[in-house]
Order: sequence, then C-alpha cells, then structure tokens
Amino acid sequence: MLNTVYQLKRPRQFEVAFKEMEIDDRQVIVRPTRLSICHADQRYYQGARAEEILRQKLPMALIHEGIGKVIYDPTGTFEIGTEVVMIPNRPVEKDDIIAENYLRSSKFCASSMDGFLQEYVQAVPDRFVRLPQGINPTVAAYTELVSVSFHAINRFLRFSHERRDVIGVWGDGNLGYITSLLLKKMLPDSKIYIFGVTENKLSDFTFADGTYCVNEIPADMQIDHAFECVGGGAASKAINQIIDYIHPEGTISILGVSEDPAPINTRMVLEKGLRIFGSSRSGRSDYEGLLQLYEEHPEVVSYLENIMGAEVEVRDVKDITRAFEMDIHKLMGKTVMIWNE
Ligand SMILES: NC(=O)C1=CN([C@@H]2O[C@H](COP(=O)(O)OP(=O)(O)OC[C@H]3O[C@@H](n4cnc5c(N)ncnc54)[C@H](OP(=O)(O)O)[C@@H]3O)[C@@H](O)[C@H]2O)C=CC1
Ligand SMILES: O=C(CO)[C@H](O)[C@H](O)COP(=O)(O)O
Ligand SMILES: [Zn+2]
Repeated sequence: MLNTVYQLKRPRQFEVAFKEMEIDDRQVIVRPTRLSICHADQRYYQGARAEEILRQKLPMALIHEGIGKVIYDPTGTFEIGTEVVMIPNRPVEKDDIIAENYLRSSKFCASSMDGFLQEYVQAVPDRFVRLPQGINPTVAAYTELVSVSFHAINRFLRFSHERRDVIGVWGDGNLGYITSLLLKKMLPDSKIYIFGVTENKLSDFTFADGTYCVNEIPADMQIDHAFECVGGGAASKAINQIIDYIHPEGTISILGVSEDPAPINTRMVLEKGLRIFGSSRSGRSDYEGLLQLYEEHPEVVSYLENIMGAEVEVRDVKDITRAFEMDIHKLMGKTVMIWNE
C-alpha cells in the first residue's frame, strides 16, 4: 500500500514523498488525527541544528507528539476506530537496567526515522496506547511531552533525598508548566515555585505556590531540589542560578535541550554535593502511568487545556508550513495540527 509522507526536505521546505508500506500480520496501522509541534521539530524546521546533522537526517517527516485512530490491526489488540496515542520511541532490544528511551539502539520518530506527519503510521501494537474515553483530543495530542515530565519526575523520586519541602522549576514555557503541574499533583506536600522571565506567562501558573522573575529572586530563597525546563542558550544561566539557590545535597533534574555545551559552576556542584541528572524522551510505561493519572485526576487534563494554543486544520504542505510559522510567533501554548480528520 502506498503511504503519503510529508517530509522536511530542507529548513522551511516540506515536500510530499510516496513510500511503499508493507502490510504484515504483526503491525498495526493508525491514521494520525492530531499532531502537536515540539521544540525539537522547530529546530529542524528553522535549521537550528548543525549543518552536518541536517545533512544526515533530512529529508525526514517531523512530529513525535500525536494521536490517531486504528484502521487496521491483524493482531487483534485494538478494535478498528480505537483512539490511541502514538509512542515515537522505537526500541529494537530490551535491557533489564536501561530504559527503552536510553538504549542507543532505539530509534525515535522525527529524529532518527520519519515522524508522524504521514497519512498512516505503522508499528507493533505496544507502540500505541488506548486513550481514555472522552479525553480532550487536543490535550491528548501532546501526551508525549507530558509523559517526558512524568518520566523525569519518577526518576527524580528515585534519585533525590526525601526532604522535598520546596522544589523549584526553572522555565515558564510549556515544559515548565507541565512539569510543575505534575509535581504539584504527584508531590502534594511540596511547595512548587516557578522561576521564569515573563510576568504574563508566570501568571498562568495558578496552581503553583509561588512564581518569581529570575531577575528578582528574593535573596533568602532556598530550594531543596530543582528542575531545569529552559534549554537553548539560556540553559546554562538557569542551571547556574539553580546551583546558587539550592540547598546542599539537592538534586537537579535537567530537561532542556541545548545545541551547544552549557558551562556550569562545577566548583559549587562539588562544594554542595549536588546530584545532577538528565532525562530525555519516555517509554511505554510512562504513557501508561500518565494516562492512569489522567483518569484518577481529571483536573490535570483541565489544567493542561490552559496551554492549548492554535489548532490548525492541515491538509497539504502549505497548511503545514502555516502551522509551523504560527508556532514560531506564539507567546505560549502548544500548536496542534488537525490532520486527516
Ligand atoms: N528532555 C526532553 O525529552 C525534552 C526536552 N524538551 C526541551 O525543553 C526545553 C523547553 O521546552 P518548552 O517548554 O517547550 O520551550 P519554551 O520555549 O516554551 O520554554 C522555555 C521557557 O524558558 C524561559 N526562559 C528563558 N530563559 C530563562 C531563564 N534564564 N530562567 C528561566 N526561564 C527562562 C523562556 O522564556 P522566553 O521564551 O521569553 O525566552 C521560555 O518561556 C527545550 O529545549 C525543549 O527542546 C522538550 C521536550 C522533551
Ligand atoms: O523533544 C524531545 C522529546 O520529546 C527531545 O528533545 C527530542 O527527542 C530530541 O531529539 P533531537 O535529538 O532530534 O533534537
Ligand atoms: Zn519533543
């Protein structure tokens, strides 16, 4: 069967490719319906990656956050029409210690293989997870991003000491919003403080115990642990500020992606005995745990509606380009493409 794949050929230029899709008795076929744009997609679209990386990876279909409907399932796992979230991580081996998203052999849609901007997505059944009935489909479209925070918080619970009275989250964007929201839900006894740069954005964090502009942090501020959700060129500034305000023996969870190495104050990391760990992407168990959290705490989904940005009907390359350009100029929120519906 012929599949239509919308690939980024070079920065700011999509093209249509037709690829043969072999139907077999192992793999499910899903028609994507809502696709959400991530920062990582924007780095490819805007050509913000190194030239040699772009040369190596493009042409490639973007998008690794999305949902769809099952249209074919020879394994009998799903009924036809079932709404599912698509998992972009594609492991080829299993390891008792290393999670699927850290195995160097794993592929990842829209990074080392085509992403979800396709007419059909094909994978083995465990790469799809059934969505709860009635969930807002636009919020469901960015489940992948939320699962990254869920994954990082669960690792944090493994790595950090148990005095978690105050947790700071640096970054007043989408990932900062999601991470602090989940922290508030998963650690209700902790105070969650957000540190950002824009008053307007910080005012959206209504569930937080405090919000601070990074240029006006009270001198006596102290936090037990912190999450960095900034990335890019500002990651280094954020991490060093965390190092300044964190208590000794605290844990710093790094989530922001930076193209260039970020210099950090290692002397103070040593003196304070800090633990720093990074997290990237997520695996099936994170999706399952998160969707269970959504079912138990439906108010989390309501809060996630606050970061719904533009919803753009997309039928062709021109519409896709328009969605990516709109996403660049947004102040906050997730841009979601309504696709194939
Ligand atoms: N580890 C993973 O698996 C994942 C990582 N990411 C990465 O996380 C990062 C954040 O993503 P996302 O939230 O979508 O991006 P956003 O751009 O929405 O968020 C970053 C926010 O941090 C703010 N900021 C800038 N400088 C500082 C500072 N010094 N202190 C505190 N906040 C600051 C930015 O403000 P302003 O816009 O005004 O500069 C912006 O609001 C990106 O690098 C992204 O690629 C995303 C998904 C998964
Ligand atoms: O967004 C992400 C996960 O949701 C990661 O940032 C993304 O996977 C990084 O990929 P790449 O190396 O292609 O930038
Ligand atoms: Zn992403």
